[in-house]
Amino acid sequence: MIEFIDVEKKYNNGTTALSNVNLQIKQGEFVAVIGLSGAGKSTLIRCINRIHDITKGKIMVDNVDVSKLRGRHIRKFRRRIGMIFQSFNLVTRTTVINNVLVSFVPELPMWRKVTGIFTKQHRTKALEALDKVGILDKAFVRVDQLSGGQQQRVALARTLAQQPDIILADEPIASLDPVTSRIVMDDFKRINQEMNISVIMNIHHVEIALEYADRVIGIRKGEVVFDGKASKVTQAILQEIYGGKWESDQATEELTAHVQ
Ligand SMILES: Nc1ncnc2c1ncn2[C@@H]1O[C@H](COP(=O)(O)OP(=O)(O)OP(=O)(O)O)[C@@H](O)[C@H]1O
Repeated sequence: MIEFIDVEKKYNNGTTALSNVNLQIKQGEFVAVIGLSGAGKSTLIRCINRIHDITKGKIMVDNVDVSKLRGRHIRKFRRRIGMIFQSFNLVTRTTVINNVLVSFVPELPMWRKVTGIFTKQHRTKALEALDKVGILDKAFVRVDQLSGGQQQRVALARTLAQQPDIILADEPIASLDPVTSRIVMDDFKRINQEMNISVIMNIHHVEIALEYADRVIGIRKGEVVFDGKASKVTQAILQEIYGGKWESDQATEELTAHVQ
């Protein structure tokens, strides 16, 4: 369970990115975080694994106060939380399997990770993770020979190999075409359902968020303005989350088919 209790995040330059955030996310939920650019979505998910420190309130993960973790306890805590980025964050000049194997040695510098010596057990686990996202056949291909969608699936496999309880995904499909986006979202959904891993995802594609997530959190100017089932999101709610910009959004027509 992830809990936000009266959370505020103010950056050093004075920007308040989050205020009065109160949330409870149970193990195994698939949550989409939506809102305008600059609303605070990335900040929200990055506070969970302490990429950013909050300035007021508390974030608890399974009853552990995240702000109080120090040194090796933070590193151990982060092992339980996978992170997926828009830009995949892979070492492209080496093979897919090497990129997955790095998850077993989080404490080593990157150059040691990609040239590292791994046990047979590590290799088996890495191959299993690749199998889970349907790209086992690419294990020995160099990453720079893969499409964007395949690269994102490698990133997902690397995260899975780390056996996380939670996956934080920051715009994971932002640079993918619509067809590939759905393939990657299917992977997230399957992993969420079959492995009971919580998925908290920032996403700009509202129609995909509504289709895949069980729960939607709408953020506006750092505050949660909607928190409920994806099936309960209406045009009026989207208007509240996105404000006047929503009506002018070109996606509106496409969305009408998906929301009540
Ligand atoms: N490191 C930082 N230092 C100062 N201000 C920041 C920092 N990171 C983000 N902000 C500010 O905090 C606010 C929230 O930013 P955040 O990146 O969380 O929004 P977002 O909803 O994820 O936006 P996007 O969809 O464009 O990624 C914005 O006003 C942003 O300019």
